[in-house]
Amino acid sequence: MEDLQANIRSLKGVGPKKEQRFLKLNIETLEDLLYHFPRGYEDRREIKKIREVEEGEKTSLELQVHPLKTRRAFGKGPSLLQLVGKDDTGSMVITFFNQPYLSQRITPGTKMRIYGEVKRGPRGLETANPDFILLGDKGENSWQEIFPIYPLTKDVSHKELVKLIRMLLKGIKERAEENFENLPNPLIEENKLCRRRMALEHIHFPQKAKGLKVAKYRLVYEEFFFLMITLNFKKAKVLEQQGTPLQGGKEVQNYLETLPFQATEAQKTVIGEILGDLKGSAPMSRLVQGDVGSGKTVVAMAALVAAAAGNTQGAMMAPTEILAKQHYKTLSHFLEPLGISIGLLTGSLTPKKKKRMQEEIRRGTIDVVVGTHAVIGDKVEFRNLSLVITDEQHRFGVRQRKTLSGKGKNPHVLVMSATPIPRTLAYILYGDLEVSVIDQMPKGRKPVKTQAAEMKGRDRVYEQIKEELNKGRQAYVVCPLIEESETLDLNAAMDLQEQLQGNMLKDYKVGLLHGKMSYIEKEQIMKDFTDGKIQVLVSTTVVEVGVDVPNATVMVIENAERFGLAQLHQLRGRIGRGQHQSYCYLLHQKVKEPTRRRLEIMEQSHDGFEISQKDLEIRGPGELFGLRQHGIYNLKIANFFQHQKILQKVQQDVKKILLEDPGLELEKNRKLRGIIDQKLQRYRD
Ligand SMILES: Nc1ncnc2c1ncn2[C@@H]1O[C@H](COP(=O)(O)OP(=O)(O)OP(=O)(O)O)[C@@H](O)[C@H]1O
Repeated sequence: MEDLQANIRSLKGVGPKKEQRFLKLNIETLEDLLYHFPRGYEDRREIKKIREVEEGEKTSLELQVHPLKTRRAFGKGPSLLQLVGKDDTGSMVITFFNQPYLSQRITPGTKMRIYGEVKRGPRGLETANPDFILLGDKGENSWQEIFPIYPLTKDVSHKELVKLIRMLLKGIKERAEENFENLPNPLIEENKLCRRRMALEHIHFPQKAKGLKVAKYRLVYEEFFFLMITLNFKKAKVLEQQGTPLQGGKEVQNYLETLPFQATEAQKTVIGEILGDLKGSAPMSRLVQGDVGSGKTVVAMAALVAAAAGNTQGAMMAPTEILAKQHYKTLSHFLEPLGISIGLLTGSLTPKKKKRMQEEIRRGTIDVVVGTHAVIGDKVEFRNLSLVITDEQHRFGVRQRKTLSGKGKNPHVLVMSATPIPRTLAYILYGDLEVSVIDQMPKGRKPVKTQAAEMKGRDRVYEQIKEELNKGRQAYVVCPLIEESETLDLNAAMDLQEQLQGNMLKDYKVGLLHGKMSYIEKEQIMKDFTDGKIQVLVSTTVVEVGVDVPNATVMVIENAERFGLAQLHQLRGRIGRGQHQSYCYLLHQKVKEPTRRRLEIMEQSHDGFEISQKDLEIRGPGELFGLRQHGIYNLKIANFFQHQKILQKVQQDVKKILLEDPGLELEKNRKLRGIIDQKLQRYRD
């Protein structure tokens, strides 16, 4: 087993240079190479006659070679070997570029099987550089009827990849099957899975469609299995730890009564789930999912109240300073009257203030710290941290989260996510967390009226915005990230602001907010916007416009076609937060399906869960969970959406194993444990 973790340099013919090229395909170890699966297959089984071939078609043909010639085309151009191939229905020209040595092998009278794209040229049908074998030759067996198509880079050729995979598989064939198998035997039998070796052989070099299907099934199962068991094993480990049990039900009840509104049933349920976790001896690991504006902060605050009630400290991390400051304000407003002291710790504090804050955290005079990354800085020591709240939507790395957790004695962890995903999927993707869902909006919210409009209707859109501005409302204009370049991004935003201020919106104050501003500048702009001194805020998405300005009722998203649905929904959530009707305009270039469909979904739906479900159907989870597609989540063959049935079975199987042996300590699970440890180590999760 272990040697599959060896670097691919252990293969004959792979040196440092090749290693670098393979790294670009994320192939580092022998196992990576074996699991570099074809992204599709060409069916080359049917052998056509020349007369049956259609122009532009890729097909297999069996031909006999007639006189040929080698020549150099156009002076120094590539060498050409041209020959005429015939069958009993006609003839065609076959050209090989830059392979003059082939004239030694392909001689008149040779019979060959080719596969290539057939076109019509001046001399009739022709094909260039087809794949071929010589019939009657010893290479005849290497013909692949179902031909794999691999993801490649320009530095790694199909031929090279196939050669290495073949070599590796050959080595494996010589080993005892049980040694190579990585799934527990009972699972293989119960699920009628084929063996790992066979699966890998067939996925790369399928002989028959059926074999391929069986191989795929096994590999999908295997991939899900290791993902699920690793995540669930991690969760089981957490449950073994000793946390800080917190009571606080009474205090939380009291807090809910001080709110100026009635908590929704959904909020109450989730708070109940959290309190249940906090009471336990094991630390909580819970994800709270809620649509934009569903009132997650209210829920987070309840947990903080419980932490303070137990005479311990809580920490809440936000991805940006603006958001940290906003949370700080909200928390101070609601919690200080209850005698809970709140501190703000961000990178932009003066060294003196920072030091003072750190001192207070250390002494424990601060109950709840809100901040950015600064909260996990080396110098921050807590007196007795029992609860950490982070924001999954902005993806603090797992490791950062860990660092913060390391600051207390196994503190409870609450992760807030505003990217709603279907519940079943959330259970899977966050297999290491319990999942709560706030599936109800506070009363009285009016859905944002959303309209997609092509660029040519842009002026009309801005006219409508003026109407709202004239009523005293405010607006956001969002411009998209360009090719992930912050500088270009910034230029586009600046141009847009100038253009709007200079022309269409010249009678209004148009402000600009972008990622390269200093915190002080950003804060000033946000304050001016909140105070109504700025009426229209042009912003890039680099800046998380996570601000609650209920008077802002209009949003224009420029080039909306470049955003994912989940992101559009997030952005739109910035409006519709007050009592007035809000409007969102999605300006876009001319678009085709499926983008058109995506924009339509935004017009029709206001439910984040429904939107993400649709996004999933249209684009697949890869896009939706972009950032989750790394390390252990990087699925190569399994698809959460397509293979839900297999996934459900895997979940059952994993549960059964861990129920019997939560720590995977039994002898029969030893090998499994080894593989999981290896995975956890490799992805440092
Ligand atoms: N039960 C409720 N009834 C009425 N208003 C509520 C309720 N819960 C929260 N709110 C208010 O709704 C607004 C949005 O709440 P909050 O900021 O907690 O939402 P959120 O889920 O964090 O949203 P987002 O992801 O958009 O930031 C706040 O102004 C909050 O005071």
